[in-house]
Amino acid sequence: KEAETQQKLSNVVILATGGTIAGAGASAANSATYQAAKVGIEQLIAGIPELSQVANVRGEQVMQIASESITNENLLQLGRRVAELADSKDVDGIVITHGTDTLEETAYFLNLVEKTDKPIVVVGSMRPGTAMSADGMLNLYNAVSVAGNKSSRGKGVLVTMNDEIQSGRDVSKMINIKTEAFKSPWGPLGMVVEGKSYWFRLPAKRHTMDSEFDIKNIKSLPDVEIAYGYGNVSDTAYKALAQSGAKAIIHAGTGNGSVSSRVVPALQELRKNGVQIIRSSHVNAGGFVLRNAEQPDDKNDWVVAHDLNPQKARILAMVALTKTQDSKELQRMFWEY
Ligand SMILES: NC(=O)CC[C@H](N)C(=O)O
Repeated sequence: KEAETQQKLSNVVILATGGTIAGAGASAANSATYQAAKVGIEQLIAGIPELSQVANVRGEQVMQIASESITNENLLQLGRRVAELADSKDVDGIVITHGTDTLEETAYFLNLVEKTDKPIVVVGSMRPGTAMSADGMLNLYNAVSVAGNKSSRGKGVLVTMNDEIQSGRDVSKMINIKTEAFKSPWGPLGMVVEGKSYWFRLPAKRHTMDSEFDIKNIKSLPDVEIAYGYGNVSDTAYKALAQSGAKAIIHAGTGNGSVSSRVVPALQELRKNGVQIIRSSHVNAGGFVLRNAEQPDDKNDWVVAHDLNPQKARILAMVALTKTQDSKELQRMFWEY
C-alpha cells in the first residue's frame, strides 16, 4: 500500500542555495541575529517528515551562500541545473531554497530562461529554523506541495512565502523584519493552505515556455549596473559604472523614474557612446514608468522598465542583451516580460 501511494506522488527535487531558510542562531530568541546558509538540505528535509506525504522529495546542495552574494555565474549555474532537472522524465517539479534578499531576482531570471512548464518554486524564510515561530518549515512544505501539484504547471516561476503563491516576476521583498515580507503590487496568484493550492489569477506576461530566452543558449551575462536617484544626486556613479564597462545602466529613479537635471546630460552622453539607459523607479510599493512621461525617451533613445523594479530590470536587461543591442527591441522586451 505504501509503495502504491509513493508511486502516485510527484517527484520533487529541492535545490538548496542557502539563505535564512538554512540559517541558525544561538538562541530561540534570535529571530534577526543569526548566521544564514548554515544548515544542509538533508537536515532541512529531515526536519519536515510531512513532506513525504505530498511528494517524493530529494535534495541537492547547489551552493551554500547568503543571497546578497549571488553572482551572475551562480545564477547561470543554478539555471542550468534547473533546466537539466526539468528535462528529466522522473522529475515533476523543482523547488529552490534561497536567501530572501535577492530571491526576487533569481525567481525572475528563471521565469525568463527556463523552457519548461513543470512547476518551479523559489522559497525562503524570514526567520532561521532555530528561532521561535520560524517560518521556513511551512514555507518549504508549501513550496513542495505547489511544485508537486499539476495545477501549478505553465504558470511561470512561483514563490511561496507566508501562505501566498506569488508570481516570481511580480513579487518583491517589501520589508525585512516581518514574515509577510513578500508582496506583489498586483497581488498574489493564489494561496496554499494545508498543502492544497487555491488559484485566483494567472500571470499575463511572457514566461518559461512562451519566452524567447533559453538558458541553454546563454553562455554569459553582460555587465548591467544600477544607480540610485535622490535629491542633489550627482552623475559620478553613472559615469563610473559606464567607465568600468557597464553595457546598460538601470536608473533606479525617483517617482515615475524621473531623472535629475544634474544627471540628464551625462545619461544622454552615455547613450551616444553606446550604453543603454533604462529608467525604472525605486518607489516602495511598486513603480510604474511610462515612455516619454517625465523624460523624452524617444529623443534620448532611452528605455523604460515599466513596472519592473530596478533589480528586476537588471535581470531582464542582462538576459535581453544576450539577444539584441537594439534599444527598440529592448523596449519591446520590457513591455512583454
Ligand atoms: N531572510 C533571508 O533569507 C536573508 C538572509 C540573507 N541576507 C540572504 O538573503 O540570504
